[in-house]
Amino acid sequence: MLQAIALTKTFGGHTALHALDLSVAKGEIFCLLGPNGAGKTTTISCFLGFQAPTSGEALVNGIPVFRQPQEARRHLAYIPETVTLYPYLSGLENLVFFHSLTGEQLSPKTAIRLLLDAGLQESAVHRPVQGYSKGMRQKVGIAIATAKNAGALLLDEPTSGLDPSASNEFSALLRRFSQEGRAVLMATHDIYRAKEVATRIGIMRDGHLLTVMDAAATDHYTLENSYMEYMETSTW
Ligand SMILES: Nc1ncnc2c1ncn2[C@@H]1O[C@H](COP(=O)(O)OP(=O)(O)OP(=O)(O)O)[C@@H](O)[C@H]1O
Repeated sequence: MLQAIALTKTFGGHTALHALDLSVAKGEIFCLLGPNGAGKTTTISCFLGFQAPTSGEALVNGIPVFRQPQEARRHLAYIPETVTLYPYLSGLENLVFFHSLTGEQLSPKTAIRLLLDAGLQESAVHRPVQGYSKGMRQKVGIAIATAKNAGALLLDEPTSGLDPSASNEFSALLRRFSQEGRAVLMATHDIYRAKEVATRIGIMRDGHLLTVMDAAATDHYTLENSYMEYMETSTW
């Protein structure tokens, strides 16, 4: 569903991504771990078509993103670290508005169900989002992403700043997306969360994907140790 083929991105003289090869199949949750500047956001931006690759390709459902951005984006939903919403509109109004940008309309009944399914408390649905916590905004973002019914979900540090229980609820939603057969690619700094939710985990550093692990075949301790080892050794 998501495929990077020798994806390379250079900014001036700096190479942010070095010939990245990566694929995320339907039903997979692939977590990209890596320190600041590893290239996680650049990878996600190339899949979204926000960045033009210097060479190589990002494909969504076989569609080359940079040459056919509109077609590719139809298959994508995106949840950034901070979901930007209209503060004076309610969660419900934001969802209905953002969904209308896809060219389709949501009935209020469906929109409320999506918000409740995303974990927003019923009492918040009609309240202006300026009074929402970060976790509540993320839930509206999840509802917007779910409403789009896209085959692939891209997330850039979506749980940063969420409390443990909101993070845990978030993981449950990602599992639901995966059970529905969607491909999930998530950039995160949270080793614990990656181990909890991922099917595969990639460790990046300095624009290189250093290793890809099967999450079920590792434990937190081993994952953390191998992450630290990859941060300390140069393998290219
Ligand atoms: N628009 C840009 N112009 C110049 N350099 C950029 C740009 N975007 C990213 N970079 C550089 O590319 C490299 C990779 O950045 P990227 O944001 O992809 O890393 P990241 O793994 O997402 O880091 P973080 O965890 O801090 O979000 C960094 O060295 C960064 O400075």
